[in-house]
Amino acid sequence: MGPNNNPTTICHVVAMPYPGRGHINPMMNFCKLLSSKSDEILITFVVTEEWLGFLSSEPKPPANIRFATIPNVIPSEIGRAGDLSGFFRAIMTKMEEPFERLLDRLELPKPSVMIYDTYMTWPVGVGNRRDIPVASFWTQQVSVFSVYYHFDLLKFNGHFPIDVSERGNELVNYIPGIPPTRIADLPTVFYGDALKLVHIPCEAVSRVPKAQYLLLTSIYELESQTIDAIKSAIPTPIYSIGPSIPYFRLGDNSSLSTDSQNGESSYVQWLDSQPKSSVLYISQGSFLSVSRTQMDEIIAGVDMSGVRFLWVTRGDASRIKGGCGGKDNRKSIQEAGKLYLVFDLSNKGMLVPWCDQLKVLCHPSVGGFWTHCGWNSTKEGVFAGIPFLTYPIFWDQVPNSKAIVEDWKIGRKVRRGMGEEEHLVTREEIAGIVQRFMDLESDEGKEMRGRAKELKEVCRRAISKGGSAETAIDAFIQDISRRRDR
Ligand SMILES: O=c1ccn([C@@H]2O[C@H](COP(=O)(O)OP(=O)(O)O[C@H]3O[C@H](CO)[C@@H](O)[C@H](O)[C@H]3O)[C@@H](O)[C@H]2O)c(=O)[nH]1
Repeated sequence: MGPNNNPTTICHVVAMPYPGRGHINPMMNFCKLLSSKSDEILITFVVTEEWLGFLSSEPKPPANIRFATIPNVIPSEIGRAGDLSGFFRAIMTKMEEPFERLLDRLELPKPSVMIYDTYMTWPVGVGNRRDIPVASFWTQQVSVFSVYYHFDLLKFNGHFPIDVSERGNELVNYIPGIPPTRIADLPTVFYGDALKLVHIPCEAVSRVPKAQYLLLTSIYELESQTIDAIKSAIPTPIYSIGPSIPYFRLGDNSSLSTDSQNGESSYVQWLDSQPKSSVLYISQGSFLSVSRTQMDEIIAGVDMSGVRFLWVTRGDASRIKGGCGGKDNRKSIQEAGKLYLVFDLSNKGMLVPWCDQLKVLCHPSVGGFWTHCGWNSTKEGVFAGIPFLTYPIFWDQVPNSKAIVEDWKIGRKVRRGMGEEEHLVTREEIAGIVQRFMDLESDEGKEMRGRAKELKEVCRRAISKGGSAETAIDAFIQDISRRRDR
């Protein structure tokens, strides 16, 4: 199925993601779903030159998705966590102009719609000036959107600004569609160190009514009350497009590459040799880190627990290897054009710099997911039907952890939360939590695993033919095509 180059029939979608892994991935997944629906859809996916380099090691998208780049006008992805405020400022002030020049250069047909990440806001103005409809693409939990959208209610009820260490347990019970929530379980921008960033999400969602469409990367059945409340509050057409994770390529081995000798799938081979549901998969996300002292406790605690693990280390491989002892059976592998090391620690654990996360989570040997609770990781774990150990670091990860543990009851917290409960989690505590969590025989564990399987089914139904996500995606395509034909 190739792109149809007849300008009169093509629906040309321009996608402008926020330049971060947790944002680019869901937008690309959505574009792949769109492109699979019709060869009349042509997608131009815009990234910085740096991001084009990162994406070049991934499986090539289908022919009707093409990349276009703007220069590296923002700080590098490497080290961006060091100055999030500066990074965001650059996105808001430096990207619009090269994006417009890119639009001027694009060959016909004129875009039928621009899909932009809600956090960026300026594409709304670009679309309005050029008479191109825009679709705002929200990459986080819808409840989180709703809290930002109703920021004024927090102020009105005396819950902003607030000292979370004193009043973190007070309940917010007035946000439409959201169950009563402790202040300390709100996104971290409402208190503490991240307070200076609160204007970013609140301004971003306040602009959404100016867009022609709102796309929610959530499963309707998981957040139905909140989604219905948002639909009542905002007149813009809203589509719950499902998890936007790469479920459509499971079973396709291309993503793991074929070169197992060079190690790209050596972690899958290692998983193949482990007992069913015995491995804890540990990943703290794509760019944030925990403190050094806490990391040392986590490493020692996981080691003391005796539980098998597959650990995405990013930069921490040598420290984790030192902390986890074990015979170092080291293999060098080639990944993304760089040389990495994979450590197989006496068959008890494996450290990898990066992996195909969804494939790992769905592997039968994996029995639990230690996560920082990024929204994509959360949805991938739900899709895989496994329980979570939550270790949120900041922003929406805290309410995601709350949803996992309290609302869906498919996980346990390692890190209790913000405010007065914040403390170093010791190695002994971690060892105990990990052992209990991975005990397949406990009644508590069985209940949690049973519920995780139920949610997996909810998720699978939503993305199957006639399910809520599939129906919403079809409706979006129809709506953008109708508008184009007018
Ligand atoms: O070894 C790995 C580790 C991660 N991933 C992928 O990387 C993405 C990570 O996304 P996410 O879990 O959302 O984490 P972050 O990259 O930290 O996401 C940022 O963006 C998210 C969406 O806005 C927010 O929910 C998070 O708080 C924010 O940190 C997911 O698709 C993972 O499958 C891999 O493929 N391999």
